[in-house]
Amino acid sequence: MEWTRGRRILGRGSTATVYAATCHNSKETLAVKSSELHRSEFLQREAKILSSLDSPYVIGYRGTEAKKESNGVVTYNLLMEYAPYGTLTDAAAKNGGRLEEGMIVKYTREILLGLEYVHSRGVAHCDVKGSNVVVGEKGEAKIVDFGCAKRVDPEVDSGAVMGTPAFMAPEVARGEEQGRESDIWAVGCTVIEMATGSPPWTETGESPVSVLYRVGYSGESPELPCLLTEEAKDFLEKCLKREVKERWTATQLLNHPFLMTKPNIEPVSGLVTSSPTSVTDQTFWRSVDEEVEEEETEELQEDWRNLDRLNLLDCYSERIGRLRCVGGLDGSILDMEGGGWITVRVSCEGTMIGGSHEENILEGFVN
Ligand SMILES: Nc1ncnc2c1ncn2[C@@H]1O[C@H](COP(=O)(O)OP(=O)(O)OP(=O)(O)O)[C@@H](O)[C@H]1O
Repeated sequence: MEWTRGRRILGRGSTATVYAATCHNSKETLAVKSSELHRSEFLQREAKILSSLDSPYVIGYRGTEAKKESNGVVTYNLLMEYAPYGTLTDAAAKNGGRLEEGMIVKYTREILLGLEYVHSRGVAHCDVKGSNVVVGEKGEAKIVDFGCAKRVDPEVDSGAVMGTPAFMAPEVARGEEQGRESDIWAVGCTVIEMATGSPPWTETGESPVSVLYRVGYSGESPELPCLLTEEAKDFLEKCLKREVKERWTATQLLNHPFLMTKPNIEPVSGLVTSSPTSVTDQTFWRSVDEEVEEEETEELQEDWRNLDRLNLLDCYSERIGRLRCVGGLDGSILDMEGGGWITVRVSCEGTMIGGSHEENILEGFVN
């Protein structure tokens, strides 16, 4: 497929940057997640899993391509359906920090429909959270970022655990196991994020390591938002069972009264967005052009500089590796978020392969 990467950056993660792009033939707006080829291990894994999935509640796969950029760098690119309305984290922020319960019901139902499908295909997502759920053209929630996803097969399971501490289930925080049930715990945490604007455990400003310890060993479950109805709280209790076997499945939760009784709100017209709905939305693109023209070169250069700087971070891997012992997470990939903590990923060999906000990493991890 012939395509051109646009100027607009839709999001940046620890190992890749997501841009808007245009397909030459169809003129469809796409999202392209790009990373340097030699750092694209996670992106290639993500592409493989995403290419095997097909659901209205999972972002659509459009192909992959290695490309030599004008600066000579070879990138690996995952092309996806473009979701124009941002993430659920953005939606809560735009709505004054929290979503109304009707919207929470709608998005939660769609996330669970996506997960029910993903789980039925033998895959666990392993990093469900508001910033990994985008809002599609019709206002529907779509799960993105399968960079931590894995096939749920005890025979080949490496035992490595991945994800974002504030959304991790107790068994994940203890480094014991990670599967479909751990995604359900993360759905509960995502509901709390939609209802309060913050993930659970983060209100006290604890460090990710102490959050991991608390989740794994304290016996506590996250505090339930007091503004939610009793039905919503009951639903959350079913997601946030500390015992893996007691946690409800996606299919069971889809039949919970919390998701059964509320009207099916169609939010598209109510959504505030600055994103284009198609490449023909010239007004949007003109305004973006004006904004980004000066920023573009600087931004792209900074992108590559960031990638280069990641090399410097290798020297901290040993110290970060020690954290894995503290959290009881041998061979883990940690994606730290909340309270100024940004993403860190450590390969199974203990080599740090990515981090999006180096200062925070150094500040937070290195004493
Ligand atoms: N298909 C898409 N359409 C629109 N925006 C997208 C799409 N995919 C991703 N994004 C945006 O880009 C951001 C980063 O994407 P993604 O989470 O896949 O990257 P990542 O490198 O894996 O991030 P992280 O390191 O946080 O896991 C998302 O939070 C979202 O804002």
